[in-house]
Amino acid sequence: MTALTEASTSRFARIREGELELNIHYNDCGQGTETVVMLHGSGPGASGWANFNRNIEPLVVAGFRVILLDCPGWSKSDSIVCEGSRSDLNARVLKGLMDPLDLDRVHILGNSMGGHSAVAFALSWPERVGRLVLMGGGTGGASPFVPMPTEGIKLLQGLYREPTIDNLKKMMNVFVFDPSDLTEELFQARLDNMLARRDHLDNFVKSLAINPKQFPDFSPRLAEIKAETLVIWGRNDRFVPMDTGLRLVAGIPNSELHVFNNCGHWAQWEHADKFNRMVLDFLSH
Ligand SMILES: O=C(O)CCC(=O)/C=C/C=C(\O)C(=O)O
Repeated sequence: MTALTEASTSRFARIREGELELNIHYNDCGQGTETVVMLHGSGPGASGWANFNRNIEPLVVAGFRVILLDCPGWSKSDSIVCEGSRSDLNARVLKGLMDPLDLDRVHILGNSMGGHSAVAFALSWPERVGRLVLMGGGTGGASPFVPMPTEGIKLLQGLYREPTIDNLKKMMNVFVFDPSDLTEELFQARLDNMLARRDHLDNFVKSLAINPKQFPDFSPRLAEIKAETLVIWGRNDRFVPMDTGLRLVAGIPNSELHVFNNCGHWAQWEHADKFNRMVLDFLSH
């Protein structure tokens, strides 16, 4: 297999969905009759490649096509002020990408905001979903146990307002259970991503001012989801609390939950090997 790099897999598409028209960046990796779309989280400087670089190759080697969609407002995709549900906006963009790529049905793996967006997609276009993997996300809404906004979300919003290296390090140290694996190279790459698109940072702050609840609570509609769903959470998640995972399995009829101990909001990164094996097993059975 030729090495997968961000540059060699980088693509753009013009998305048209109703009145929505956007230039969207994605990475297209591998070939296969089944496709897994990976949707990243909402932190400043996030992208499909930044969130999932430890998870692409095992799926490609197993014969899946993997598409990393950069949501509007992140990375090389167009910027946007989102006044309504960002989960539904991202879902519409995914639908808008699937049509020109001739993808009838995809599995969706979503991290945090990406999980919220995967659920929004499954509610709007159920016939176009294979299986769902929801990690550290799937629905907004209040936690009965943890004060909200959580510590992590407060740091994330602070970083959007003041994008400094100190604020970035404070946020990233809370992403993971064990920050000793976070390198200066990783901080610098994330800082570069963030500062390359100040329009994204400004638009996120404007969106929050217009609508502080960017991710609606889908709890009352979860029973509509027929797709088989694997929910994965870190017990030590300080961004989206673990009880959200319990709400998801309580609501989605055909679902199961795996909780990693000693794991923060980035299970796909902190426990990459086991995470990859679980996802492959779930998508292949
Ligand atoms: O506010 C929410 O419910 C979602 C928060 C979210 O998406 C945070 C994600 C952070 C990352 O995974 C990232 O930026 O890499």
